[in-house]
Amino acid sequence: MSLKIGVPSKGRLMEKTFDWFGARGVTMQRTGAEREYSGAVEGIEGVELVMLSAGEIPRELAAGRIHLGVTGSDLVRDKLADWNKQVAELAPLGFGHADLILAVPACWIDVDTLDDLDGAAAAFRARHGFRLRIATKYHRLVRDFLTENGIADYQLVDSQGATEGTVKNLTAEAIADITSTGETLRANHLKILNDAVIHRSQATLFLARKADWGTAEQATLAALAARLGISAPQVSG
Ligand SMILES: Nc1ncnc2c1ncn2[C@@H]1O[C@H](COP(=O)(O)OP(=O)(O)OP(=O)(O)O)[C@@H](O)[C@H]1O
Ligand SMILES: O=P(O)(O)OC[C@H]1O[C@H](OP(=O)(O)OP(=O)(O)O)[C@H](O)[C@@H]1O
Repeated sequence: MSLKIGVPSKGRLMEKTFDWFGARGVTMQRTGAEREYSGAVEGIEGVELVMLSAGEIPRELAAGRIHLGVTGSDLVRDKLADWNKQVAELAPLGFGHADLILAVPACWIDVDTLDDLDGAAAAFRARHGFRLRIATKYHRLVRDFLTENGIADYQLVDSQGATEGTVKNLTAEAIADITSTGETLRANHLKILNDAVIHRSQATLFLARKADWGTAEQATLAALAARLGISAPQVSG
């Protein structure tokens, strides 16, 4: 049996993941035809590469179908209930940085904080007869954050992409999405609330607690962790 490691199958996260491991003597590369999602690992015995969408890696870890996985810390927290019971964070990788934030129209000059949003949400409901809509794909993280901050007068509307456009399109009043340069927010006339950074995300190496950790996989994990210069938690078969 080999230790399966899931990595993003395309884009910046894939390239930077390959670079991160390569710099530590573990060479990852895509194999096969240009569009074929298969890969190989060299430099360490017993490791199998599984190319996956970054968004699917949390679920594959939770199901134990892969032993290790690289994906954004935001995706693990959002997609898995009690994420730290299902996976362990082995190492932040120092790339793929993005902040999950709450933003409102820049023209809402009296709304700069969560407290302001709470007031605006109550006023909005009184005026319109329905709750202020926040568009996001990060349902669990946003709901938990708003609950922790005592904000209840809102509804989440699902947006799987182009979330900043929902305000202009009149399908939401506010948004919760990731930002890195801030350009998409500025271009869509939105501003971040001062105290509403919900999560600072980066690409992270995770371990699946419930994967099949036989003697061989445990030995491979120890060798890999030593090569990567990280400490691995005790796992049991
Ligand atoms: N500027 C950015 N835009 C989008 N994602 C970013 C950005 N910076 C970092 N990330 C991170 O990249 C991850 C998302 O990667 P990606 O878009 O490949 O995921 P995916 O859900 O698998 O995509 P797709 O649905 O297109 O296959 C998240 O963890 C996110 O925080
Ligand atoms: O702060 P910025 O540098 O402008 O980046 C943030 C944008 O990038 C992501 O979108 P992506 O391009 O992945 O498309 P999406 O809308 O389909 O998620 C994210 O959802 C924001 O819209």
